Amino acid sequence: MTGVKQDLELVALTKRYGSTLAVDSISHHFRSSSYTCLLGPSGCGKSSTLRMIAGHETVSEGSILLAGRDISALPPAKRRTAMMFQNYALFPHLSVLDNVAFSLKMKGVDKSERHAKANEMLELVDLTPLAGRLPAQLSGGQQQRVALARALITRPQVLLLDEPLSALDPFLRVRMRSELRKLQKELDISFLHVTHGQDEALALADEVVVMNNAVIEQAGPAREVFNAPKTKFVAQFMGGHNVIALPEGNIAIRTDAVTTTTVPEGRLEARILAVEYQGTHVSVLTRVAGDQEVTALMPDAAFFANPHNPGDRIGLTWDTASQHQLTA
Ligand SMILES: Nc1ncnc2c1ncn2[C@@H]1O[C@H](COP(=O)(O)OP(=O)(O)OP(=O)(O)O)[C@@H](O)[C@H]1O
Repeated sequence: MTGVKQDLELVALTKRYGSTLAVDSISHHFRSSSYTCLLGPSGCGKSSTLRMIAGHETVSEGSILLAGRDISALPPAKRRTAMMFQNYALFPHLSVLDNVAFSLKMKGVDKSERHAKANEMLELVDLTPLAGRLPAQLSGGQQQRVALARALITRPQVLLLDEPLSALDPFLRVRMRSELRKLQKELDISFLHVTHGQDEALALADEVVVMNNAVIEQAGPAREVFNAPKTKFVAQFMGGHNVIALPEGNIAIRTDAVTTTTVPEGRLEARILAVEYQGTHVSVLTRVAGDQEVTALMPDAAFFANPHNPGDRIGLTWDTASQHQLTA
């Protein structure tokens, strides 16, 4: 595996369902051994993209290359990709061990070899003691690990994960996401993870690919996409930003980069609409000229050193070097 570039490349990839254009000619290069999150609102085409890569959906136009080879017409099992589904899709009547070994059985691998490989995978996901159980006898997090082991046993170059954490409670979700990240590093293969949660994407991804309306709106390292959104959609979807229409055009500025002044002498004059205490920070929601809402997220000590109340007229200011001009 090491040494050989296993990059995944999408070239003008398109998916139509009748008259619905679900994926509109997207092109992207996913580096090998990277963790990428495909992020976007419901219906933007994330799952269709993932399913085309996996081979569970036909490609309408364009191609999918893995390590330079066009895999778009190959059956799923021949692509060197594996998919982990949202609902895990485990066979209820098979033990954990047999669930994990299933794809090897389909390939005609003999019992002792497939059980040995399945045991290896169970060890990888810390499930060895539960090998004999049925899926119904496992917790949600354990079922998810079985699904992971079952996908990884095929030794894929790219693991495709469709909303893998959505069925878990919030506590387990945070724990499992660090396990996913650790596993990706250990295995040194690419993970391509679909999510509609920006927190999840920022926590996990080397690269974040933001989709909207069937196209890629912005892609880049997680910090870059968060800190320097290029469009209004990305700024609002990633959160933590104000989008403000100024005479020079629309800009994005992080809410924690905006500070308040007591008299309206800052960059913008504002009236406070609401003050929300959030523990470490205080969120000050204001309205500025043109009926626009702007939030200043201040460290609690800074706010309480000079507190404001709803109705107060204040100024808002920020370092212009922190603002980003938006292109759309
Ligand atoms: N099998 C199908 N037949 C017809 N239209 C479909 C089919 N699957 C998806 N679509 C449509 O294609 C578009 C993209 O769907 P897709 O499932 O790829 O989006 P998504 O971003 O994964 O959404 P979600 O986060 O809700 O899963 C949507 O308009 C959807 O209604």
